[in-house]
Amino acid sequence: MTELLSVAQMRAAEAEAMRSGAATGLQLMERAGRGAVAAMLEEWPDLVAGRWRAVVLCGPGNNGGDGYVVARRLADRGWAVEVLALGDPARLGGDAAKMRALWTGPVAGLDEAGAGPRPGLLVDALFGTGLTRPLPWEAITAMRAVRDRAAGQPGERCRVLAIDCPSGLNCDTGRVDLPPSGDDAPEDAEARSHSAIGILSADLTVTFHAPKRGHYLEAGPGLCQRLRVVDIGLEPSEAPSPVEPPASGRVRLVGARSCAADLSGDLWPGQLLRPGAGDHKYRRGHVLVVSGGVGRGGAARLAARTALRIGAGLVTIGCPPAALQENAARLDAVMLRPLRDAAALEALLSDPRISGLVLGPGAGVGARTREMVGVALAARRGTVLDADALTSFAEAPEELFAQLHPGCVLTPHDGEFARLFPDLARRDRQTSRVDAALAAAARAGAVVLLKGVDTVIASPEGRAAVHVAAYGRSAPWLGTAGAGDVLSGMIAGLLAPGASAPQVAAEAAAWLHVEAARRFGPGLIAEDLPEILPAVFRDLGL
Ligand SMILES: NC(=O)C1=CN([C@@H]2O[C@H](COP(=O)(O)OP(=O)(O)OC[C@H]3O[C@@H](n4cnc5c(N)ncnc54)[C@H](OP(=O)(O)O)[C@@H]3O)[C@@H](O)[C@H]2O)[C@@H](O)CC1
Ligand SMILES: [K+]
Repeated sequence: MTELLSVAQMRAAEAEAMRSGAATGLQLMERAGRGAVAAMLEEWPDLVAGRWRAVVLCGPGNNGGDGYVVARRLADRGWAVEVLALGDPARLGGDAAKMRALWTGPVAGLDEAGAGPRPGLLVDALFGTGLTRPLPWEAITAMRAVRDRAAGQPGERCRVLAIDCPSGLNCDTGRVDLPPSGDDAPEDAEARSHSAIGILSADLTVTFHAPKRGHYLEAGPGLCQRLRVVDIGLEPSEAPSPVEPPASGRVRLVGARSCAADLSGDLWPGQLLRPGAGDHKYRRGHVLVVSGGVGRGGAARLAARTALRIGAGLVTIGCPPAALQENAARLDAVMLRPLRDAAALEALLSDPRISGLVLGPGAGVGARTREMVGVALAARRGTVLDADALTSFAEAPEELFAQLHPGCVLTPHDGEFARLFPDLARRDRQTSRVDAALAAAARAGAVVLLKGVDTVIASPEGRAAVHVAAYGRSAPWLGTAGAGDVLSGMIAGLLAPGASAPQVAAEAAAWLHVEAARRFGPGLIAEDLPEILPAVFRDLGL
């Protein structure tokens, strides 16, 4: 399974290689530049033959050093290469200065970026993992000027290769730190950001050793577009297990295909889903979904049907007596029980076979939901709290936190997260979604699944995983009413048999949710998600 490194972890891996004598910094830089060219040519085989023109923009640090290697390697292939440097290249230090010295062609300033014929390739080697301040506006202006050389000309547009990351991307957070203004910047901040992101986006990003968190979080996937990882001979870290929660301080990328090698054919998340020989319905868990009142039962029905589809042995909806008739008309395999109030829930939970709970979808915001949540948490079953079960505690989140236990999973979207953790939602420039979710999980004492295109799953013990619906796994049609209710049902259905840690159940659910949406495709509505699960399971070889 893939690990997402922080910038500090990457630096430590590099430092260790140099300390142990495995490689010098110069060797690593040469491998990085050579690897970037090789990956680029693999990506665009039409560039292998012929003499193309490249513009290489080199920055003031080691990312610029990689750029000088790329320039030399392309020139060695017979390409026409223009190198433009940000700042005075004579002030480069260390390995970057040595690579600059090995580049025998001219080096111009960024202000010349607009002059010259249309290039086939723009190489962005301005800033990599070391950018700690806002990107200088002249970097954006230069990128635009090179792109504009192709404007109005026939033929293919200029392709953009980003070295390590598109310049400006914070490799820990996935956000872009833009300069406040610039001579030719749009006045309006949003327009400025939109226009800058468009200019900075790459067609291909080549990073080294391992992907970084920022490649997968927030604006990262949109900026990188396609991501390739090149081996530069650093010691690989031990692959995290896909079925155990990841180790503290390490962030794993949730993905089924990447587990194939780890499990000799027994694909994750298949092994969480396959019933054992001789299993009966009670061994596969009993999920209770607490429903809202009359006319508000759809969300609970979606969660319930999904819990059943994903493998829970039994599923019951508990609803206010007035809503029994409407629910009865819509349910078959899902059972139905009246649930007038918190006392009735307490009575129902005296059945120890109820092993999984979902509260929140369509529940309504207020005291009744708060009381129900209190009773549910006191029963200490695998519990998923979503939507109204979270918002009901917006005024006093600490009341909720005091009752949570390690068997719980909270599934907020960004808005719900901000209601429960307002301070953590206001992130400073160095704090990522992963950091925020980890801090929230530690405070809550429960697993937090922070929903988004970049979903983060974090546990109170400091374990984190990221699932990203991008890079060939995008599922834009998942943004549809009821999709979140389905996710709650998935987690509860996976938790109910009691065999999976809440963190692992949440990770598997995040993956299956997107997989189901992708299997169905455009036109998806929430009802389709549980119905397509059998096809997803067949694809997993179950
Ligand atoms: N780690 C590894 O294993 C390997 C790393 N490799 C490569 O090294 C890259 C990391 O290199 P890096 O650390 O030198 O940082 P980088 O991204 O070039 O930028 C920092 C420079 O920019 C400057 N600067 C910052 N902000 C600025 C601003 N607003 N305006 C102007 N200047 C600004 C900053 O100056 P300072 O803050 O020190 O004053 C510093 O000089 C990495 O992404 C990869 O490509 C590979 O060679 C292979 C192995
Ligand atoms: K770059």
